[in-house]
Amino acid sequence: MQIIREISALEPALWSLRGKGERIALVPTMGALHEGHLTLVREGRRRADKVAATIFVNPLQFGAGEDLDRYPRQEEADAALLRAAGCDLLWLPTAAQLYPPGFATTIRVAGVSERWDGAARPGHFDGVATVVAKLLLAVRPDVALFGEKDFQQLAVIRRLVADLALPIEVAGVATVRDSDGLALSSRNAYLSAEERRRALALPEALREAAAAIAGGAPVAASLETAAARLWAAGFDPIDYVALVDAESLEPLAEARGRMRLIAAARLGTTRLIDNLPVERSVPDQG
Ligand SMILES: Nc1ncnc2c1ncn2[C@@H]1O[C@H](COP(=O)(O)OP(=O)(O)OP(=O)(O)O)[C@@H](O)[C@H]1O
Ligand SMILES: CC(C)(CO)[C@@H](O)C(=O)[O-]
Ligand code: BAL
Repeated sequence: MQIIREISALEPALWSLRGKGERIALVPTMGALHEGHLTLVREGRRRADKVAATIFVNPLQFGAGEDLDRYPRQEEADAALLRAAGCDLLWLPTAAQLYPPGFATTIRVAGVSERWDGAARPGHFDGVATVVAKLLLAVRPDVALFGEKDFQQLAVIRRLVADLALPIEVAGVATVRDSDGLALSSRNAYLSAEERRRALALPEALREAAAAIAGGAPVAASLETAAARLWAAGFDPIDYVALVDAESLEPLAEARGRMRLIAAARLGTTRLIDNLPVERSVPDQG
C-alpha cells in the first residue's frame, strides 16, 4: 500500500494505480478505523480493481465546542489495518493542503442537509460536502463508498454527486454492528464501560420502533416510546428520533414509501447516531 502525504505525489500515484484503465474505489474516512471502515474497503475491492482510502479529520465539519481536538488519531495502526484489508493507496491530506490561504469556497446541499444533524450541527454538512467534493475531484474514483450509519450524510453526498453530475457511482454500505447490536463508530471509544452498556438502548429502541411501525402501529406513538426508552437509559439531550423519507429525509407522520428511522442523542459527552430501514409488511394503499 502506497502512502501519500504530499499532494504533488497524488497524481503520479493515481496514474500508476489506474494502469491501463483499472477501476478505482475511494473510501473517505476520518481515521480511528474499525470493522465498519474495513467493510467499506472490502466492498471497494469487490466493486473495483484498486482501492484508495483517505484519512482526514476535517475541521470544516466540526462546530465550535465539538470534539475536533479530542477526535481519536492513530495513523500507524490505521495504515496497518488498511493494508491488511487490501487497500492499495492511502492519502493523508493536511488542512493546509486542502484549504490553503485564500480558500473561500463552500459547497452547500440545500434541502436534504437542513434537518436533523444539519440542524443539530449547524454548518456540519457544508463542511462534509465541501471536503467530499474536494476528495472526489482529486482522486476521481469510479466508485466512492460511504456507510449507511451516517444515513443523512450518504443522502447529502448522493445529492451532491447527482447535482454536480460527477461521473462517480456512490455506494452505500450497510451498518456494521458489534455483536450486541451497537453500531460501530470511532466515537464509541469515548464511552465509559457503564455508558457502553446504556448505549445499547439506541439500537434496541430503533429496532422496537421499526418493528412497531412495520406492523402498522401509529408513527408518533412509536417514536415517543423510542424517545422515552432513550431518556430512561440516560440519553440527554435527544436531538431527534424521526421517521423520514429515505431519499429526501423529510419527516413522515405516516408510514409510506421508502422509509428510514433515524436518531441522534447524547450519552454523557458522546453523541451517538443510528438508523434502521422500516419495511412494512402491509403495502401502501393506492
Ligand atoms: N458501523 C459502520 N458501518 C458501516 N460504515 C461505517 C460505520 N461507521 C462508519 N462508517 C462509515 O465510514 C466512513 C468514515 O466514517 P468516520 O471516519 O466518520 O467513522 P465513524 O466511526 O462514523 O466515526 P464517528 O464516530 O466520527 O461518526 C463513513 O462513510 C461512515 O458512514
Ligand atoms: C465523509 C467524511 C470522511 C468527510 O470528512 C466524514 O464525514 C466521515 O468520515 O463520515
Ligand atoms: N461520521 C460522520 C462525520 C462526523 O460525525 O463528523
